[in-house]
Amino acid sequence: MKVYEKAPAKINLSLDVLYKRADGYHEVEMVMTMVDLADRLEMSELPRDTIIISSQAGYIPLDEKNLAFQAARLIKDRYQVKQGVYIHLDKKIPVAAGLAGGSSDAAAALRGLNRLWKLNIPTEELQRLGAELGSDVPFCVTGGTAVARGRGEKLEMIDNPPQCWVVLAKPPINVSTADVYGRFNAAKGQRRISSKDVIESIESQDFHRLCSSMGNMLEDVTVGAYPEVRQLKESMQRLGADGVMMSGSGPTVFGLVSKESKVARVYNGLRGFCKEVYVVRMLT
Ligand SMILES: C[C@@](CO)(OP(=O)(O)O)[C@H](O)COP(=O)(O)OP(=O)(O)OC[C@H]1O[C@@H](n2ccc(N)nc2=O)[C@H](O)[C@@H]1O
Ligand SMILES: Nc1ncnc2c1ncn2[C@@H]1O[C@H](COP(=O)(O)OP(=O)(O)O)[C@@H](O)[C@H]1O
Repeated sequence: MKVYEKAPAKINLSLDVLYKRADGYHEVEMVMTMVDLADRLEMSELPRDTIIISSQAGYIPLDEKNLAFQAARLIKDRYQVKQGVYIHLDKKIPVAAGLAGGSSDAAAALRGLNRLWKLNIPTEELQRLGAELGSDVPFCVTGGTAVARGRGEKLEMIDNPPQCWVVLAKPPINVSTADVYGRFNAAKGQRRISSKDVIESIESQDFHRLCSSMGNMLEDVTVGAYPEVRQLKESMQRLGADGVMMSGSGPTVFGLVSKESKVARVYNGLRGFCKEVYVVRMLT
């Protein structure tokens, strides 16, 4: 038997870092949603007690460092599953980009293996398992739009944002999330981000208020280390995107655009100097 799952990318519409906790993680408040750029997972039963990962992408680990492998091992251990699984990852989401590609693959593996092995694990339990794999995995289990608190695992589902185009541009650098949080200095008194404004703008489906209230406290850290992220932001703004921000720890920059007529201009303008540009929709 085989099962298939889609693993969409996420973007952060707000990312407020409140403080560094005693366990080394940062307490956050962020609004997250999914876009229709997705990896695809094909999971097939293996009679042997083994986990095999393959992918067309040459640049991700295929061993126990792969988050889909870790998801399979966790579920096998916790539910004493003796069968094995072969997971093929068709990667479309750029890696180490701030788009949660690995986390979404792990979440898709949890959902898919729950079906493949007929385990009937409730969604909340899949999310608890996901939290053992990474802070963004619980959100990726359900997707939708959510306010994430704690280190990212405490989720409150909210309405989807007003529909619009999303232009994603990833500069050719890889950013480590641990490194960005490590450089973040909560005491430095950065501009505070109001997730409340973002949440209210979504509740009232006010696209322009959403664009003006977005903010990401990790942006200054990544921009400080990689000036090309600022250049990309400025270019997107100049080309007419309505709201522009870095996603997560970066380096991907996204622009929200309400009018179809403007999307081509933003896309073509960016393609002149940035190889990885995608035009997607928010998942509703
Ligand atoms: C910044 C965000 C925003 O959505 O996304 P990405 O840029 O990774 O996509 C997340 O907070 C990333 O979540 P995730 O990528 O799952 O992080 P994890 O694997 O749990 O943690 C990687 C490292 O980041 C740091 N970390 C992560 C989350 C958090 N709330 N505080 C932290 O300090 C820790 O040093 C941890 O060792
Ligand atoms: N299935 C996977 N897809 C992508 N990256 C993975 C995967 N499993 C493990 N990784 C590793 O996780 C790290 C973060 O990747 P990713 O989740 O794409 O980034 P981000 O957390 O910035 O959104 C990378 O260094 C990559 O090698």
